[in-house]
Amino acid sequence: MDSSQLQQRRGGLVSLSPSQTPRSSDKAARDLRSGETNSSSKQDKEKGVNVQVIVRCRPLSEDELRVHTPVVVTCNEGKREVSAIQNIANKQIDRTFLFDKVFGPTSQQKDLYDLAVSPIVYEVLEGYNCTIFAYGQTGTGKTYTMEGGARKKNGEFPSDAGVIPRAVKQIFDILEAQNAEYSMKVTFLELYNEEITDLLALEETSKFIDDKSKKPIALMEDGKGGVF
Ligand SMILES: Nc1ncnc2c1ncn2[C@@H]1O[C@H](COP(=O)(O)OP(=O)(O)OP(=O)(O)O)[C@@H](O)[C@H]1O
Repeated sequence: MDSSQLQQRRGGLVSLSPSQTPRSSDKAARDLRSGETNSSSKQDKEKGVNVQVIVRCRPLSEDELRVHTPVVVTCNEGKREVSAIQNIANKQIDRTFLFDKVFGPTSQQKDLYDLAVSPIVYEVLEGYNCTIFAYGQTGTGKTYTMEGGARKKNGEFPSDAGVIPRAVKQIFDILEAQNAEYSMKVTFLELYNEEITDLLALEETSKFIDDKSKKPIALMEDGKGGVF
């Protein structure tokens, strides 16, 4: 398969804390699915767009429980809906948002991975280009979802390992099972304040404690305005 045959497939994870209300400034923004049932996604399909938006809502933390933080977001995983309660001028307004998949506060790392990420990793191994990224307000669970809560203990894979270690494991497991000859290239970049830094650059590893010593990588623009 040559590169012109490769399709771009992308996925995005939105993290929500249960006390945070998703914003919808207009009616169109309320249906955020790329499923077949809405007309805008039909148009997207015709245009070859293939983006899934998945929401994960984290449970309240112990601190939030202690101070009785009100829960204003509820998830309906079966219907793939997130409902938000907003109080505007003493009026309670409930809004429901539709997504490709919804993972509620009791969802486990493995469930999210198996249902939302594993199929995409299979597509990568079939030659597709895929991207998974998490976005959301600070403290909503992006790091927990992507990296996970614990390191590998006694060689065992921790149950709260996130998307990244699980994806790496899945890729190696499949390649090993196929006895395939393969090479893997990994980059780990930090984009912060419009500066991009190679976090795996060998000469910098001993100096990570001091942010100022990190060497930024040059950002280039190609003839078509693409950044690389
Ligand atoms: N699904 C979850 N189950 C249990 N705890 C969670 C879950 N998601 C997040 N947490 C906990 O909530 C806290 C905040 O999560 P996290 O650090 O992942 O947020 P973040 O979105 O990466 O924040 P920031 O943008 O500030 O880096 C952490 O203590 C994390 O362990």
